[in-house]
Amino acid sequence: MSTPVSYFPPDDPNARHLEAKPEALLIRPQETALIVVDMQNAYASKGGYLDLAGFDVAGAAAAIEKTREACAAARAAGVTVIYFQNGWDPDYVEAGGPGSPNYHKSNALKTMRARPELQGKLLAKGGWDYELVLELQPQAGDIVVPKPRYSAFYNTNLDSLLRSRGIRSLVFTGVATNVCVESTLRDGFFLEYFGVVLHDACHHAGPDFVQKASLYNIEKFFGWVSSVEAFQKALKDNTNPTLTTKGVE
Ligand SMILES: NC(=O)N/C=C\C(=O)O
Repeated sequence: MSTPVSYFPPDDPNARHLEAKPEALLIRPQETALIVVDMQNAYASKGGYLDLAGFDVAGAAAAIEKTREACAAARAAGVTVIYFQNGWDPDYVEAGGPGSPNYHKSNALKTMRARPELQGKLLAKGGWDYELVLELQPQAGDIVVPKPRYSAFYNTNLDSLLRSRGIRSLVFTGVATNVCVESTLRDGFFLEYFGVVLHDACHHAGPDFVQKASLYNIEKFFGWVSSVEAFQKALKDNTNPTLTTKGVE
């Protein structure tokens, strides 16, 4: 077995061995957050923003189911579950006007400008599009972080929520791999968080190659790529293989 990456002494009995690419890493459940990125009707339901803007959301159903499994494993192991919820006030003040690049690049805002009958419906707080999907409702102890831009580290309290809990490892699921998942994982990297994406619990926005490209970027430059099965196994298996392979009891 190759030596896993670890930011703490690898013989820590609380360490869990998470199989990942390009190498395994050790996580400590109390210092790990499972991040559920923007699992809202906007991104994961037919008739939501991404669908209306012409993106294929068919793969979101599988990501919802896998995320549900990952959440259950996380809660059982004492891993903090954090939901991101993307959007703005119903008047879109938080979205920014023509002076903001977001005004020009957000496909939700562009779709509403092209189809004025949708104005006030997409990603607006209080509306169906903004709501988290029914299958992934936060439970007691979970945290919800509303965010106004792709990266959840901008104009939110995410960093202080994480630092105050001593969280160092961020495990990502959700939509879209190549936009909000990757943006947040990248910013987390710059803030010294260890970012892991569970590839089978994520769905992308755009052609299939963007999922591959995003996972390649993450694996090669910014973090690690793992699966829900590996995450479940890591949390269930409370023997630290670093100890057992060295023969330490
Ligand atoms: N949640 C996301 O990855 N969002 C992607 C696009 C958008 O919000 O316009």
